[in-house]
Formats: sequence, C-alpha cells, structure tokens
Amino acid sequence: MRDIAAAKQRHEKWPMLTAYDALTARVFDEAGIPVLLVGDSAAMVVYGYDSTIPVTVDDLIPLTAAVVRGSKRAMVVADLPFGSYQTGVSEALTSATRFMKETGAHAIKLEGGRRVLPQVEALVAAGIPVMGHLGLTPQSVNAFGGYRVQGRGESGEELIADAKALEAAGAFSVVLECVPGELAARVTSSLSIPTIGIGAGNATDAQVLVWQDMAGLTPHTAKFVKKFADVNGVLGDAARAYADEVVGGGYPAAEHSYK
Ligand SMILES: Nc1nc(=O)c2c([nH]1)NC[C@@H]1CN(c3ccc(C(=O)N[C@@H](CCC(=O)O)C(=O)O)cc3)CN21
Ligand SMILES: CC(C)C(=O)C(=O)O
Ligand SMILES: [Mg+2]
Repeated sequence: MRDIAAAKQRHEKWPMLTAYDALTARVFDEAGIPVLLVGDSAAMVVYGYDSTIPVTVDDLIPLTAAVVRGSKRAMVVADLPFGSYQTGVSEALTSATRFMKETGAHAIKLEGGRRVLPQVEALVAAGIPVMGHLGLTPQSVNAFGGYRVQGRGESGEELIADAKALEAAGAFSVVLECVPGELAARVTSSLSIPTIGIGAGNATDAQVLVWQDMAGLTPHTAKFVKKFADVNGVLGDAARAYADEVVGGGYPAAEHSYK
C-alpha cells in the first residue's frame, strides 16, 4: 500500500488484475502484478450469473482465501458483494471483518460514494483498508438501466465530489469504471490517493481488467477491453487435441502408464 501511494508521486503507473483461484493468482503474482482483486465479477466469470447481484459473501470467501494462498507478494483486495454493506454500518463491518479473518485479504473494496461514507469511515476506523469504486458500479446495474458509461455532463461534478469524499473518509485508492477519460484525468489530479481505471482512459494512476477479458477467454467484452492473449483458442485446441487422442487411442501412451 505504501508502494502504490509512492508510485503516484513518481507518476509510475501500475497494473491490477482480478483473480479467483490459487493457480492464476500464482501466475499473476509471479508476473509482478502488485494488486490482485477478487472481484464480485466472480458472479459472472466463475458462477455463470448474468450480473454481479446474486453472488454472496459465502460464495466469495473460499475464492478469496484461495487467491491469498496462491500469491506471495501481491496485495489481495476482497470485493464486498451486493447486499453485504449497503444495508448499514454494522453489516459492512460484519462482512468486511469476515473477509479479513477468514481469507487473509489485505483490503476490501466497495461500490459507491457519499451514500456509503458511514460504512467507509467505520471500516477505516476498524483498521480495514478500503478501496472505493465510482462510475459504472455494476451492483447498481438495475438503477442505471444497463452497463452504460457514467459521469458525462453534470454528473461528472457529482463523481468528483464522491471521489473527494472517499479520500477524506480514508479510502486508500478508488476504482473509476466506464467514465470519460477527461473526467478520470480530473479526478486523478484532484486526489492524492491513486485512481485505478477500467474503461476510464489512460490518465489514471493504475489500470484494472478482469483476467478472463484481458486473456481472451470471455466471449463478449466491453469496448475498453484489450485481448492480450487467446486463451479461449488455446484451451479449446487443447480440449480438441485431448479428445482426438482419447478417441483415437493415442492417449495415454506407454510413458503415461504404470507398470
Ligand atoms: N467479464 C467481466 N468483465 C468486466 O469488466 C465486468 C464483469 N465481467 N462483470 C461486472 C462488470 C460489468 N462490466 C461491464 C459490462 C458491460 C459493459 C459494456 O458493455 N459497456 C458498453 C458501454 C456502452 C455505452 O454506454 O457507451 C460498451 O459498449 O463498452 C461495461 C462494463 C464490467 N465488469
Ligand atoms: C472490474 C473490477 C473493478 C471489479 O469490481 C470486479 O471485477 O468485480
Ligand atoms: Mg466488482
């Protein structure tokens, strides 16, 4: 955390990725990704729901614990799911302390600005580092009427006020999702804590992507995603090659068999 705070002063950008299991956490940790987020996007990319709304604390705790076990150096951030903190300060404390005690995560993330300020202040007071999340907050997809760019026009000023309020409440960083690059640049220069962009242009202090999106596993992705690999192709080819060899009798060969 001290490192990513210092990076802002030095204008050094850094990457964040999601992770949901021990093996991918190890890969990203060894690749030098300093912060891993166990996102509530697990609802969609792990559990197959069509939004993040249904996923629970009980669903996310085992995944978060696995990511902590798989990584050595990375800071692991646990995303608080819908319904586990909006309901009040005491619910937020209960949910966040469960993640901290049962998973070994180093910080939590929650969505929203001034409307969740009491929760942010209480978590910070309890010694739990808090990452904020503004702009397209997917837990509010039903209020937004879809996954749409946020903060255009007048509402950009509201977002800046939310970001400043989160910083004043003690948040150590803030995710800006699907907002105009110009707005993200204004927020980034207005805050002394780092901003982490996803679909927020290139002026933020850091970037985050869902790993299955950046690695080319997810079939449909938003405009902001760049595919850095073709995992869908590689994995599909491996499955087809395996199937062919099983059907053809080529696998297993002598070297895969016990005497
Ligand atoms: N795999 C995955 N990747 C994500 O980035 C992600 C999730 N899942 N689940 C939770 C949320 C949902 N997210 C989304 C989903 C869709 C768009 C999207 O399609 N956006 C439109 C913007 C349309 C507009 O207002 O102009 C796009 O066309 O990119 C954006 C973010 C981001 N998060
Ligand atoms: C995309 C990031 C910021 C997130 O909240 C998630 O993966 O759940
Ligand atoms: Mg999330």
